[in-house]
Amino acid sequence: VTFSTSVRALHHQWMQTIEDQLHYKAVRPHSLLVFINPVAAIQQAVDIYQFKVAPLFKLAKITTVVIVTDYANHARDYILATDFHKYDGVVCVGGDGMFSELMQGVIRRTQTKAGVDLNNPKARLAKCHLRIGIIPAGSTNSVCYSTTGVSDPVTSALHIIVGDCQPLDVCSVHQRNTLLKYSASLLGYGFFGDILKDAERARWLRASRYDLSGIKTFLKHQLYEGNISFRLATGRVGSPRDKCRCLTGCTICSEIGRRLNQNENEDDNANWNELEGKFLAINGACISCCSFRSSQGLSPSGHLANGALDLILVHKCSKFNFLRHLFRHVTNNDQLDFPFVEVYRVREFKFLPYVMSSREIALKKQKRKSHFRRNIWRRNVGRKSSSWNSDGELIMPAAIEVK
Ligand SMILES: Nc1ncnc2c1ncn2[C@@H]1O[C@H](COP(=O)(O)OP(=O)(O)OP(=O)(O)O)[C@@H](O)[C@H]1O
Repeated sequence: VTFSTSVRALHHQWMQTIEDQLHYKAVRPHSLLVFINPVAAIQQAVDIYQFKVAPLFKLAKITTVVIVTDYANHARDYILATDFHKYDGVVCVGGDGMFSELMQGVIRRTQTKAGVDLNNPKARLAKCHLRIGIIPAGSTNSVCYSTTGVSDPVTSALHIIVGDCQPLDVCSVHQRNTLLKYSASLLGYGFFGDILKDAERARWLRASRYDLSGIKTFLKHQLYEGNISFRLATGRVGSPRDKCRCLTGCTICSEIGRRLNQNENEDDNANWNELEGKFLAINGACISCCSFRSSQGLSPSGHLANGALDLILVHKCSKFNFLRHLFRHVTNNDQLDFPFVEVYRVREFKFLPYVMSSREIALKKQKRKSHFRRNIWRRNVGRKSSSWNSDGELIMPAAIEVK
């Protein structure tokens, strides 16, 4: 909405009213550290910030320190090394990859300060108080779309200015006892992992690289074998088959937030479920993961902050059926309503691919003493593995633990 008037006094009155309202917003930021990714999407992030966002921050009297990144992980390293006393928050101007970079920095910094062992998958993480604002300027902007409902720099700037706050679920991805990444939106193995791997080789194609790689990956119709085990989220976390969409103020997320604040966690003793099979895709969605490509997202009823992840397993099926499943992501039909698609709302999951690297095969050969290990080794030989797509970044190890 744009207000306009030729009456000077009225203009002044509006400005005064807006300034007064902002003044009374106790939690609104006054000082921000802004990171701009100059290579995001079609390399317009600097212009988007300069022409659409900076004038609004100036009007709202927010002081900013702006850093245009020089290399990947520049922002993460900066956050890890900076004193944040003078900032009320950090802002990323870029896409999901850039948001993920800032998030890695903020979470790692908070845990290190709190003395939490990052590499321990069982460690309870300390709550992050530093806020991250997103100005969408990337190719997909799924986190921004899922949280604000649009991908619009001005809308996001206004949310930041008035101090809006939306908690977000994040999962930690470990391999054995090593932290690989934190993920806030999509963790995709198989189809989405392969698309990203292929698209990274053709970054020069900008946003259309995903379409081209999507078609190539679809035509390959590659199946991946493995074993997946997961612990279901119980309690009032909703179901992945609900027909509602989570928005700011969602009652389920508010209730879960209250319980987590009081350290009430009902699921610590829930049983593990296990299944194995041939999968076209294994997707973990922390949020709905919607974007301009798919307004429903991967998991339409996925919550923003219910402490759970929707695990979507796409089993072996014909190319035609897989196409039907994919096509429904861009329509309003239910893409989860197929016999070859299973979906669970989980607290954590583990994946073991039935394939091994040459180093692992050599190690297993040495250790091949028990009957169990011998069987696993036999099954693994010659099988292919994919990579994980974690918020648009590749994770190479296929065997992971997600919490
Ligand atoms: N100066 C830089 N040079 C090269 N890479 C950078 C630079 N700054 C940040 N990056 C990296 O670029 C990657 C992609 O950035 P970003 O997510 O902003 O854009 P995108 O990939 O076009 O959008 P999306 O992730 O929404 O599809 C991020 O992983 C980030 O770490």
